[in-house]
Amino acid sequence: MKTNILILLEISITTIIGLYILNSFKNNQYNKGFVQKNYTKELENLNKLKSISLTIPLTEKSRPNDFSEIIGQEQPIKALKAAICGSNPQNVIIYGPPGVGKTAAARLVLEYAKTKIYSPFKKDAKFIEIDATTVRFDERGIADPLIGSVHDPIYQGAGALGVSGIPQPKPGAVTKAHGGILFIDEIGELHPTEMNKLLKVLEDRRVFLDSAYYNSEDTNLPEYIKEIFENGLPADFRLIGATTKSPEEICPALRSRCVEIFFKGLCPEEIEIVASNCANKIPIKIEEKALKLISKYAENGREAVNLVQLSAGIAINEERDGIKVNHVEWIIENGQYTQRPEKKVLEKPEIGCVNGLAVYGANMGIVMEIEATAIKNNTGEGEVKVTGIIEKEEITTSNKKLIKSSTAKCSVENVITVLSNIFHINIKNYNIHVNFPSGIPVDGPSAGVSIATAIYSAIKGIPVNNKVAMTGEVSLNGKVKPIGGITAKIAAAKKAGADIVIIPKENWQENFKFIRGIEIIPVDNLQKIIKIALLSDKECRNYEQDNKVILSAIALKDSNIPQEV
Ligand SMILES: Nc1ncnc2c1ncn2[C@@H]1O[C@H](COP(=O)(O)OP(=O)(O)OP(=O)(O)O)[C@@H](O)[C@H]1O
Repeated sequence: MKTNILILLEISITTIIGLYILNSFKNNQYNKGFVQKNYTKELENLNKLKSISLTIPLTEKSRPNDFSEIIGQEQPIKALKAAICGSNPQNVIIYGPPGVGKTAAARLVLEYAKTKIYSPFKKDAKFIEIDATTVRFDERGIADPLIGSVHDPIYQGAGALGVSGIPQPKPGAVTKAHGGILFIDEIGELHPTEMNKLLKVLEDRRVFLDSAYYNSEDTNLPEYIKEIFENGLPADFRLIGATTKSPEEICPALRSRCVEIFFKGLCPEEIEIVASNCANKIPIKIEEKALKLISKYAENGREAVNLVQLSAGIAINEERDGIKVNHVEWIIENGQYTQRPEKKVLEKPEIGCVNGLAVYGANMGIVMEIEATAIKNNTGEGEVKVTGIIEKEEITTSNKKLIKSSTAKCSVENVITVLSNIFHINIKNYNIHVNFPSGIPVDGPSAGVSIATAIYSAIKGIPVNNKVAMTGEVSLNGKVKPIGGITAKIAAAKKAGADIVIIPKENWQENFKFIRGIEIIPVDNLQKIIKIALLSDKECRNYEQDNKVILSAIALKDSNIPQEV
């Protein structure tokens, strides 16, 4: 009897389990059918969407397809090729103003490298692009498109592996770029923690991912996941970072691992060529006058291309056979474009006025006017006033903020000492006022020679040649010391109409000999600068006649200008 009951119980349990399994199987089949039906519908929708396409956007059509189409950047492109296209490519940071061809050049350089037999980049090497402004630091490490992340089993959608408690590594851009190039636009915006992670990857040439759920003893663990957690994901790529920031604003640890290349701002003539090439690519005719107008308003290549494209849109809508100047005028007016400032050297020689040179932002050179007056103070208690500068400068390094006295103000103080040391001028006999009128951020040290020349000219009453521009730091004993951004400064001086640019001897490069249209004079002491920059006796007399002013100091000039050159 007892045995019968047991058998009956066993049959019942088996039947219940059987029914349960059957039911689950049916449910599963039903779900599968439902999912399949939905999937088919979605796939159909997707294919329908894929079958629709517009014409290629003009921005894409006008994108440079060859280095020769990137205008005005021959030197930095040569440097970029040297860094990337050799047998041992290097990491690179490209500095430059926005829209001047940095991304365009980076996109082309990998393909160029592949044409070299000695290049380690294989034919299928990838160019992976990521914008640092879109890479947010995620402290949970769930989503990191740059470095990669781990999908832990606690998260929804962890799939079959997640159900088994297995963490799943998701490769980031550093792994996708393995064997190729990782291009990070706006690299200066990268979060410091992301930057540190990137530096580690560059060092290891692989990326290690972590998870609290990783258990090397787990028998369910697939071999490839074990391999990733134990030995890391491959991430052997070369980095090209682009930034509109200046080198000082970029993490020093990254800079020390990279070759630094500087793209320059485009001049109006180069903007005209970019606009003309863009019109050819559309293709649409464009009037010469329209090109000239674009070159006056577009600050960079991207703006030139945008202006051509909008003007082309209007011309096409009006069924005209090309872009006319009035199309560009209409865009300029309605787009509220402002004319690009054309900084020129001073119009005529003036006492106490000097064309200094500065760099700002990502290596953009500019002529910076510096003016000084010196009024005799018979009490022997003269004062020095400096205006047009920021009194205090705040420097933000990666983890601290420093506030220091303006370097321009310090430079003026140094110059006062130099003038009394070298020329034995008693500054206390004058009320000196130095002004930086252009509102340009003054890089104090490199303005040293310009400040010294302006004050000397003001005290002696001798005009400064307005066709001379200068840059250089001056030491307390009057030696001229090297400065940064020399090429950009020379370009700015030439663009502004200077005939002569005075630079520190230590900044001299042999290729400066080949720059046409401007004479570059290297000097090592302040006396030489004064001799070159101030008007000669004859020039002073002409100046006196032209300006109908009495230059009281002319008579003194010969004895005051240093003879030793
Ligand atoms: N020097 C140039 N020669 C020819 N075309 C240029 C040049 N500079 C910019 N362009 C045009 O502008 C577009 C945008 O340029 P690109 O993206 O290379 O600039 P970028 O320097 O990387 O700017 P950003 O710093 O804003 O990313 C290019 O696709 C090209 O059509």
